[in-house]
Amino acid sequence: MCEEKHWESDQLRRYDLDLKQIPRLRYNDPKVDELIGQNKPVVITDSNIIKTAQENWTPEYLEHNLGNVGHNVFLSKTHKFKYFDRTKMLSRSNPQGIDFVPPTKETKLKIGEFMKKLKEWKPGNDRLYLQQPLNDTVGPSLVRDFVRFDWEYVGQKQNKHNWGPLTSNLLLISQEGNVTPCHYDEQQNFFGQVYGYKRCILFPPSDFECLYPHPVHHPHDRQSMVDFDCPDYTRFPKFKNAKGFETVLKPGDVLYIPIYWWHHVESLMKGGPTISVNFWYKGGPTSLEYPLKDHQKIAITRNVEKMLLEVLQDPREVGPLLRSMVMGRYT
Ligand SMILES: CCC[C@@H](CC(=O)O)C(=O)C(=O)O
Ligand SMILES: [Zn+2]
Repeated sequence: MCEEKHWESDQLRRYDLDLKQIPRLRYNDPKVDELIGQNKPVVITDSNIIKTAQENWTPEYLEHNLGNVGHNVFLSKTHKFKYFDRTKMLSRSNPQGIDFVPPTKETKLKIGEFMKKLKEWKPGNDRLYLQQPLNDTVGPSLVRDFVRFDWEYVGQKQNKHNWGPLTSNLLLISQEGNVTPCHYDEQQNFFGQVYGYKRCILFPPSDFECLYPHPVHHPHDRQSMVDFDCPDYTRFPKFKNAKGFETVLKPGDVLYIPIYWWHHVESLMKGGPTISVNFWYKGGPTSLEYPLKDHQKIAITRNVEKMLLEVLQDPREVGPLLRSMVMGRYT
């Protein structure tokens, strides 16, 4: 049956990308396991995974039940919240890290202050994005809702597909229109949409050459260098070959974001605040079976970059050495 739509296409940002749809399957469809087993994305619908959150977690409910402590809030002058690794800013062996200008600031706000700033926001103000691991700082009602997630279902998937342990559940409260730019994580992810609508654009690990990740030692390690709002096709000519998939998540949907898959996530414009909760799992033990999977090759390239930086010390020597190794010999 066709599902009623609660959003319009003018609420999505426009990119120069041709995107296919990520399949949406009911939680008990055997094809869900087929896709997870192939490390492919799938939207799991009509499950109880985050049902208690979907039923209760409105901005007002969170304001009254999130606990009276400061939560991690990112501030940005633009709609983009590009993640950076602080530890890679300081190392002396990383000149790129020293003159790096962080695109966002991090602060602690109580939920009441956060919601007040959201309500009073005007163009020109910093945008806000609350990103807080769910832990004992949250109030008892949230804990009750959390323990009533369908842990049996997610545990069954974790075991069946040999994922590692659950490392964290991140609570995400985003201002409308915010974007988490394209990046990959080294963890399996069940991304639960609790309130409001989020558009997710995903690319397979094999699109590595089209998405130009920053060097591993750069603070923006794992993040794409391409600005989707204004792609530089001179520096990043292969971006036009990226083959992406997209979906707009509605409350209750859970998107499986496979480990090493690129993802760009945006809260719909003019859609009000959005609430999500993710489940990050360590990747499972990787046996090197041939042919190697694409994400295993990415892991290998990361190790090569780390090893070269380790021995060369100066990151400016890594590129020239790799070039001299490859040009005219492997090209
Ligand atoms: C900090 C995590 C942000 C999230 C994307 C989003 O909801 O904006 C994501 O990238 C992930 O769950 O992996
Ligand atoms: Zn991510």
